[in-house]
Amino acid sequence: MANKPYLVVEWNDTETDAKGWMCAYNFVNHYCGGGTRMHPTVTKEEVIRLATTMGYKYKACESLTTGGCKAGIAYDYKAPDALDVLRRFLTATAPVINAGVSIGGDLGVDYSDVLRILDDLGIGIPQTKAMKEDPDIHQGIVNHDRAEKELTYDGFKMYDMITGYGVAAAADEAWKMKGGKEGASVIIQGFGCVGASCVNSLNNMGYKVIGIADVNGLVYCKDGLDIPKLVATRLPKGELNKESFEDNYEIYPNSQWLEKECDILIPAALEDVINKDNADKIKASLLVEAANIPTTSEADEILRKNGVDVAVDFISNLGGIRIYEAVIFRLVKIENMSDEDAAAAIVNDTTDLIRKQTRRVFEESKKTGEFTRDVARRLFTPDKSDTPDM
Ligand SMILES: NC(=O)c1ccc[n+]([C@@H]2O[C@H](COP(=O)([O-])OP(=O)(O)OC[C@H]3O[C@@H](n4cnc5c(N)ncnc54)[C@H](O)[C@@H]3O)[C@@H](O)[C@H]2O)c1
Repeated sequence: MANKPYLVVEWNDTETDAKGWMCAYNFVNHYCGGGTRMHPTVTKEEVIRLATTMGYKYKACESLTTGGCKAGIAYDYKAPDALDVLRRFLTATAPVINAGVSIGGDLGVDYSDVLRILDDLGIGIPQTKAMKEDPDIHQGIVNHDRAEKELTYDGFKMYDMITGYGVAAAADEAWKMKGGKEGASVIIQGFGCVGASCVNSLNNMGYKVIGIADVNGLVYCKDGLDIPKLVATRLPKGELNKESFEDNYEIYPNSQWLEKECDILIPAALEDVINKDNADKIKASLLVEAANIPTTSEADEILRKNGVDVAVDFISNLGGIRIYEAVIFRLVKIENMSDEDAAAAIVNDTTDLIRKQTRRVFEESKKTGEFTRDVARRLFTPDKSDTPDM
C-alpha cells in the first residue's frame, strides 16, 4: 500500500507534442512538494519513481508538514518555446497545485520561472487552508521570497547552491565514515545548478575534482581542474566553457565519466545513468547520488557485489527541499538576521541535517553489513498518504 502513488495526473499539450505528468506520492498534513523537470526522455514511470523518491526525501528531512510529489514534461528544455510549454502545463495542473501540491524547479526547469508563472496564475506559493490562515507561515513565505531573490552564498544564488552544497556535505561525511584519505579525487556528471555548486564546495573542502562531464563531453585532468575558473565562466544550462580549459586538460566523450580512476563518483545530471551495462566499470569506492534516481536496481546489485558504498539520492540531495521546509515552516527564522547570517543559518541547517542522516546510514550499515541503500530505505520509509486540503 505505502508504495503506490496517491495521485497521478496526465497532460497533453494542445500546441506541441509535449506530454506531462504530475504525481503526488503522498500528502503529509495535506501538503506535498517536489520539482518539475523538462527533458525529451521524461516518462510517466519516471515521474512516479521520482515522486516516490520525494516521499523518502521528506521523511529523511524529518518533515511533519510535507509529503513527496514530482512533475515532468517530455519536451526539449532548450527549445525556444520551452517556457510556453511549461506555462501551459502549470496552467492545466493549477487546480491540483492549488490543492497543496507545491511544485518547484528541477532538471531543465528554473525555479524562478515556475514561481513567476504561479504568481501570474494567482497561486503564488501553493498552500493548504491552514497555511493560508497562519501568520507565522506568511512570515515564512516572505522570508522564502527573500532567500530566493536576494540571498547569496559563496557567490551563488541560494536556491542554486543549496542542493550542491548538501551533496558535498554528504560526500564528505560518507568519505570520512569510510576512513578515506584527505584530498580524495572526484569525478562528476553534470555541471548545472547542482553539479557546479557541489564541486565548488568540495574544492573548498580540499577535495581534488579531476573530471566534469556535461552534455557535450568530459573534461579531465589528473592533477585537478581549476574549479573557481570553470564555475565562474560556466555557460547557461550548465555547460562548461571550453575557453576556460587549460592546455593539460583532456577531453573525452561524456560516456567515459564513470570509467576513469577516482575515489568519489557523483552523478548530478540524469536518471538511470548507472545501469547494468556500466556499473561494473566503476572504479570509485563511493558513489554519491546528486541526481535523483541515477542508479537502476540492476546496477545496485553490481555495486553491492563490488563493495561500492552509495550515499543515496534522497538524503544527499535533500537540500533543495530542506531550504523551503526550514524557511517556510519556520525551522530557521531569518527575519531579524543580516543577509550574511541568514544565508549561513540556512546552509548550516541543511548541511547539518544531511551529515546527520548520512552518518546514521553509514553507521548502521557498518553495524549490520547491509547495503547503504537498504538501510536508508528502511530508516526513511514514507508515511501513508493523507488527503489534499479541499
Ligand atoms: N536543482 C535542484 O535543487 C535539485 C535538487 C535535487 C535533485 N536534483 C537533481 O539533480 C540533477 C541535476 O539538476 P540541476 O538542477 O543541476 O539541472 P541543470 O539543468 O541545472 O543541469 C543539468 C546538467 O546535466 C548536464 N547533462 C545533461 N545531459 C547530460 C549527459 N548526457 N551527460 C552529461 N551531462 C549531461 C547538463 O549539461 C547540465 O550540466 C537532476 O537529476 C535533478 O533531478 C536537483
